Amino acid sequence: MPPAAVPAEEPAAAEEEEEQQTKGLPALEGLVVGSYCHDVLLRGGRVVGETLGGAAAFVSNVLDAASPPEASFSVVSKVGSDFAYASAPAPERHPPLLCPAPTTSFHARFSDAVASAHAPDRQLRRVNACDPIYPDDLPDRRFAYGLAVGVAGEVLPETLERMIRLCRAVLVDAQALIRVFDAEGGGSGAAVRHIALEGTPYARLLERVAFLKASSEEAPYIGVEMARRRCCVIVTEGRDGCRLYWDDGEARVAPFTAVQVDPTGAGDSYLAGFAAGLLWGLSATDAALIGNFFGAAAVSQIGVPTFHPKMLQAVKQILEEKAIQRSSPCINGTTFTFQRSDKHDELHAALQEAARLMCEQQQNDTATDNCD
Ligand SMILES: Nc1ncnc2c1ncn2[C@@H]1O[C@H](COP(=O)(O)OP(=O)(O)O)[C@@H](O)[C@H]1O
Ligand SMILES: O=P([O-])([O-])O[C@@H]1[C@@H](O)[C@H](O)[C@@H](O)[C@H](O)[C@@H]1O
Repeated sequence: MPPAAVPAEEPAAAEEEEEQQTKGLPALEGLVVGSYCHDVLLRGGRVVGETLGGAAAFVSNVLDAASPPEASFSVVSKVGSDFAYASAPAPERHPPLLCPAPTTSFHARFSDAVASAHAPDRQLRRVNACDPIYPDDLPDRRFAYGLAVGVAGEVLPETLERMIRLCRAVLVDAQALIRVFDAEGGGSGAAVRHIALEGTPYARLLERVAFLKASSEEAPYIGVEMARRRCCVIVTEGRDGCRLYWDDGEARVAPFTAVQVDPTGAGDSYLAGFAAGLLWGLSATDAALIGNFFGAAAVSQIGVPTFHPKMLQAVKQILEEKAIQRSSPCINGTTFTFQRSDKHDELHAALQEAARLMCEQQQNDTATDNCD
């Protein structure tokens, strides 16, 4: 009598969980959660621009432009019936949910003083706030990665918790977690203020987040030394590039030259470029170069930037050549490679050339416009 079939070794719970999580997982599908908004840019009390805004716009713009061909993503965003940019490329490709409340809107007042960590280059007021994004608003399926990128408090703690359950790796913009809005009289909207992350309901979720990005103005409110023990912390430093902090290491990543005309969306574009770098299989420190590149591109234009096809072609060619492997264990795995690779400097030099192309093209376009 043949020996009774010996049951296969029960995979350990963790391996089973791993197996479950990767079963049928779309190769590189992402989930972007955060709302589009209306931005009004003011300088010296005068309106100098009215544009589409919100991380959903800036993030989609970069992911659509720079992700590997096999990558895709869904956007969960909310607007009101007053939304004025439904036909803009990002909302057209990634339509928002329609709500009874008005579209979130911000007034950004720019100072001419040079920005610094504690004297930011703009003062923000939130004039309207659309509905929050609830856990049930999220698609009921699994994702390789998620970007929690609220700008007006719309990504609730319970929504972030559901993102963590749905996505293998979640990247968070600190502005989604630490902003509070002090409504004041006079109808000029609510001043945007920051509170310490530690005291918020988001703090307990940090150890299940892969990357937390904060600007140098936001960094004092997240407590880098505490946060880096729970996830990799990125601090963006405007024209000085960015720094990464993980449990036992840190790295400074050089910026790209840019002629700043509007800082709006730099952080959003940075985070999307960083995510795209991870999708291409780069280490976190190398992927931060892609973040710096698209952050620089964002400040070079007012509103959501358009990228010259030649520049994008150059960037994708660089990434094809330099990317280590597409099915990177990074974004699909549970561990990340943080250190810079031996190709880091070569990658920066190649991207700097593409950035020069972008600046040149911009100057040509400006000269042409001036001649029209
Ligand atoms: N003037 C600039 N020149 C070059 N790169 C810039 C400039 N401003 C921002 N960046 C890039 O964009 C990233 C995010 O910008 P930052 O201003 O730090 O974020 P936020 O918009 O969240 O305040 C920076 O890390 C940098 O790579
Ligand atoms: O500039 P940045 O920090 O990357 O992100 C910005 C938000 O801080 C701002 O509230 C919003 O109105 C802009 O459209 C943009 O999303």
